[in-house]
Amino acid sequence: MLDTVTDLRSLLKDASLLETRAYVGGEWINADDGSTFDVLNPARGDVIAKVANLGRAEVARAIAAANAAMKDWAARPAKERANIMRAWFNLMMENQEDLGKILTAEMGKPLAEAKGEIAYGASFIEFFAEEAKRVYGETIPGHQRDKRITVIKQPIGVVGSITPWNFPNAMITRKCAPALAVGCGFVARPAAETPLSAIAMAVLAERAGLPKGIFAVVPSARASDVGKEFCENPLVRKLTFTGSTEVGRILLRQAADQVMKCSMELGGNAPFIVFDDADLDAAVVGAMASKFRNNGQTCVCANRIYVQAGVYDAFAAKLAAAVAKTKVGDGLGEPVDFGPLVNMDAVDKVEEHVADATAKGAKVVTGGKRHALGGSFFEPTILTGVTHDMMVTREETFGPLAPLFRFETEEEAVQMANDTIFGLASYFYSRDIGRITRVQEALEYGIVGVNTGLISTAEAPFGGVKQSGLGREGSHHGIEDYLEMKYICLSV
Ligand SMILES: NC(=O)C1=CN([C@@H]2O[C@H](COP(=O)(O)OP(=O)(O)OC[C@H]3O[C@@H](n4cnc5c(N)ncnc54)[C@H](OP(=O)(O)O)[C@@H]3O)[C@@H](O)[C@H]2O)C=CC1
Ligand SMILES: O=C(O)[C@H](O)CS(=O)(=O)O
Repeated sequence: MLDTVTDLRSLLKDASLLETRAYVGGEWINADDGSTFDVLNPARGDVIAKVANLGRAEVARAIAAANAAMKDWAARPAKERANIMRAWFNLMMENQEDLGKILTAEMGKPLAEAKGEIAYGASFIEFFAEEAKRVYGETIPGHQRDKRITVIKQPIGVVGSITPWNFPNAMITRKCAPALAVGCGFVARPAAETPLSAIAMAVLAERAGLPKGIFAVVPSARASDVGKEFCENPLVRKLTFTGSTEVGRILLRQAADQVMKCSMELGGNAPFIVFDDADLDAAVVGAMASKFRNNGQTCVCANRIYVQAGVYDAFAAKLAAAVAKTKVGDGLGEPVDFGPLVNMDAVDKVEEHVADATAKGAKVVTGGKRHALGGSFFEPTILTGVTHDMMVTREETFGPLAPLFRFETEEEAVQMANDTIFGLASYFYSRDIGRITRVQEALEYGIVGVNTGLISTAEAPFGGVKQSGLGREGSHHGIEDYLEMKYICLSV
C-alpha cells in the first residue's frame, strides 16, 4: 500500500529512478513557474508524487535542444547509435523490478503485468537498435544515358510524442526507439496520470549515454498546450500520438497547418468471434487474455465477443468459470489478476455500459458492479444476451466487461464484426482452414488474431485501419514513419 512518494521510494532498490522533474536539453528542470501536478495511486487515491508541470516555453526549449542535438546524433554511425540504445535496453531490464513498481504505483496494473510491460517496452529499444543498421537506400536505372538515380533515407526531424496512461512505458518506447535509431530528436509528453514511468526512462537514457537533448520528457497537466506547441513549432516535423480517436482528430486538425507527418494509434472496438468448430477451452484462454489484460484497458482488448449459437451456452459457462478463479486487489500487494481501474471516470464508463445493456435485456452472469474493495476496483463482468442496440456495441468500454453476442452464420458474424468505424484489432477461433482463410481476409482490421488473444510484439506491424489510426508501429515497417525518402538525380 502507498500513501506518499516517500512510501514509493522505500519500495525501490534504486530510489533515484523516482524522479519528479522534467528532462529537457539533458538537464533536470522544474517548471518555469514552479508549478507541479499530483500523481495518484489508483489503488488508494493517495498522492504519491508531485511532478513538474511544464508549459509551452519549456517544451519549446526541449524541441530546440533536440533539434540541436540531432546534428551530431544523426551523423554518428548507426552502429554507434545502436550500441547506446542497447545499453539503454540493458539498463531497463536490469531495473525491471523498480520500473515495474513505479508503473504499478501510478497506473494500477498488477506488478507482474507491469514488469511484463517493462520487458515489452524494452524490446522495442532492443529491436530498433538492430534496425538502425538496416536503413537501406537504392539505385534505380537512369531514365537517360547521362542520368543516375539514387534514393537515400534520412531522419525526418524532431518528433513530438503524446501517449496515454494505459501503457506508460511501452507506448513511448514503441515510438522513441525507431525515431532515435534513425537519428531523430524525440520529445515525449506522457499522460498526466502516469508521468513517472516516462521520467524513469529518461534517468536510464542519460545513464546509457544518449547525448544531452536528443531525448526529452516534458511532463505536463496542460495537455492541449503541449499538443499545440508540437503542432505549431516549425522545428517539429513529426507528431506521433497514441490515444483516443477523438483526441487524434483534434491533433490531426492542428498538425494540418504545418502539413506535419503524423502517426496515429487510436481507439479500437475489437470483435472476438468463437465459431462452433473452435477449441472452446483455447477460446476461453484467448478471451481471458484479450478481454481482461490490463483490466480491459487496452485498445486491442476484445470489446465485443460473438459466439456461434451451437456453442454459446458452453462457452459462457467456461468463461464464467475462468473469471471465477481470478483475484482483484492492489497491484503492489499479494499477486492479483486485476488491479483498480485507472480512475473513477473509468468506473463510470463501465457502469454506464452495464446499466445500458441490462436495461435493454442483457443478463449479468458474473460481476456487474463495483468491487467490495471500493475506490476504482470493479468486478470482472460477463453479460449474456447482448444485442447490437446496446452502447457496448458502438463504444470502447476500456474496462473488465465481457459482453457475449450470439450469432448463427459465418456471414452474420463477419458483417457484425465489421459494423464499426474502428479497425484496429480483431480475433477469431476456428479449426476449419477454409473458414480461417475466408474470415481472416474478410475482417476489416489492421490486426487479426487467429486462435490467439495476444498479438502484441515488437516484431510485428501494429496499427489500425478506418478510424483506428494512421501508420504502423513495430516491425521493420515501423521505422519508415521516422524517415524521409530523398531522390537524387545525378547528371554525369
Ligand atoms: N491505438 C492504440 O495503440 C491505443 C489507443 N488508445 C485509446 O486511448 C483511449 C484511452 O486512453 P486515454 O489516455 O484516455 O486517451 P486520450 O485520448 O484521452 O489521451 C491520450 C493522450 O492525449 C492527451 N491529450 C488529451 N487531449 C489532448 C489535446 N487536446 N491535445 C494534446 N494531447 C491531449 C492526454 O493527456 P492527459 O491524459 O493528460 O489528458 C493523453 O496523454 C482509448 O480510446 C484507447 O482506445 C490507448 C492506448 C493505445
Ligand atoms: O495501449 C494499448 O492498448 C497498446 O497499444 C496495446 S498493446 O500494444 O500493449 O497490445
